[in-house]
Amino acid sequence: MLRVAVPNKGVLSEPAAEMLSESGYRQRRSTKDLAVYDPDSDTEFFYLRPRDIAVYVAAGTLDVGITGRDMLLETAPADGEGPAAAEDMPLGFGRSSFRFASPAESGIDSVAQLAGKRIATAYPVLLQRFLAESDVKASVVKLDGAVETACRLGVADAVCDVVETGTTLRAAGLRIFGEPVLTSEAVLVRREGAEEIPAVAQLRRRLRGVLVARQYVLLDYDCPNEILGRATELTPGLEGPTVSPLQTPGWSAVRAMVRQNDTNRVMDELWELGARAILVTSIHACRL
Ligand SMILES: Nc1ncnc2c1ncn2[C@@H]1O[C@H](COP(=O)(O)OP(=O)(O)OP(=O)(O)O)[C@@H](O)[C@H]1O
Ligand SMILES: O=P(O)(O)OC[C@H]1O[C@H](OP(=O)(O)OP(=O)(O)O)[C@H](O)[C@@H]1O
Ligand SMILES: [Mg+2]
Repeated sequence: MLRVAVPNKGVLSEPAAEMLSESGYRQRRSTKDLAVYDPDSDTEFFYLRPRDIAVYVAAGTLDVGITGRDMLLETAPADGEGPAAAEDMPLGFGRSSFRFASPAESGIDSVAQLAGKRIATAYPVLLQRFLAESDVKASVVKLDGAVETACRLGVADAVCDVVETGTTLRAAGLRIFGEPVLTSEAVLVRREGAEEIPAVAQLRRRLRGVLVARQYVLLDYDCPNEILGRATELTPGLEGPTVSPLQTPGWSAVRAMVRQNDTNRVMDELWELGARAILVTSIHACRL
């Protein structure tokens, strides 16, 4: 039986369960359920705090889990101190970065200026590591959440916090400075050095199928054979486009996968070349 850890709360919780549902796995009906068994795939899902997920996976009690890259790195044991969990594949949701910010009036706007200051964070391990690497000596104030309020209440001079849109920091009167300490997204984690089992390979294939279905569309068009070469250069597909003859002499039909973000640009360019009947279809699921 495969055992999988899934975030039970927070911003990663819903999209993680949604991605697993789209991958064909049964998910819990109520947010109060602690675990659910999917008989079709012989897989049990455990709903745990994202901060704890890598701990279970590293210990080997669960085979794989979904958590944030920042959480994985925050909870990783120091070198040589027991087994670790490792990133297996990025999952394309829950994107954020981990960044410094300070009150506009503090005058702190570079990492060097953090020397001797107090920095509040909910990720003390990541922050300590970054400060050590940057050779900056500062004191770390460990908080559980709502870190952005720490400066206003006088327990810190700056913060290092998760930023998605930046709205929370701005609302607290803080200004972001310096390069991101880390860029994060939801990732599948597995135990470092764990033996590969077929059920994990299948889960990975299913998740990749959902990722590709979300990122690509299927493009169909007809074009005169003279422009076929240039048209298929625009739509090379993954392994190569499918080209079949149309009943109309001198014309071909082409089908290829195209990145969703590129769809309109590619359609415009195909039209300019002389392609017609350009159709876009969404991909529901796939195995590549
Ligand atoms: N806008 C966001 N806000 C917070 N976390 C985000 C955001 N976008 C992505 N994440 C990711 O979600 C994870 C944090 O999850 P969560 O907020 O549930 O944990 P927490 O802050 O420790 O717990 P809680 O908020 O319940 O106290 C991190 O991996 C973080 O990178
Ligand atoms: O850049 P934004 O789009 O504003 O999002 C980032 C904010 O969201 C998170 O807070 P969360 O809701 O998890 O509360 P917490 O700080 O108490 O964990 C995070 O800690 C930031 O404060
Ligand atoms: Mg949070």
